Amino acid sequence: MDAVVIFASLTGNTEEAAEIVASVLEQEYDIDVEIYDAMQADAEDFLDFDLCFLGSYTYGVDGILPDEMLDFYDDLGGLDLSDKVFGVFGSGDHFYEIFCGAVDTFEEQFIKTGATQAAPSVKFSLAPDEEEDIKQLHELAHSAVRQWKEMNE
Ligand SMILES: Cc1cc2nc3c(=O)[nH]c(=O)nc-3n(C[C@H](O)[C@H](O)[C@H](O)COP(=O)(O)O)c2cc1C
Repeated sequence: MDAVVIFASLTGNTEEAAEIVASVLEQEYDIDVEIYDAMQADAEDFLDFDLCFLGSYTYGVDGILPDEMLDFYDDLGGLDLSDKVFGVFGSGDHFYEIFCGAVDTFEEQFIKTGATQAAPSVKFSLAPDEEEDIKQLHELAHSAVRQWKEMNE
């Protein structure tokens, strides 16, 4: 089993969460994990891995996707990831009307690919430093491994 964690992060909060997810997979399951910045990655990269994680912050007047993620989002929708497990997470800020809209938007797009959702998507405010944030990110990683094993045993 292998995994990729692709993240979009402007100020480092979502990147921190990407590292938490990756470290659980590496340390607790000895899984090979690649971590890519979305600016240097393509949605097609998901085709090469069993477990596909995407982290994105939310930005902009409509509270949805950061501009630099629009092409990535479109490309993701055209993929068949039916033999994969996915998990989505991202940082936002309760100050804004739509909290972590990018997380919901990417979750919907992943569902269209036919991939199996590991666990509910994880939204957190600013840095993932609350106990609950860390717990949910760990659970996302654990559930992805469980789901993949169930699908492949
Ligand atoms: C101009 C601007 C617009 C933002 N819009 C939203 C928003 O609509 N919804 C939300 O939850 N967070 C919004 N945020 C907050 C960011 O998502 C938040 O700061 C997040 O922690 C950034 O994550 P990063 O450190 O991974 O880049 C906005 C931030 C800025 C500066």
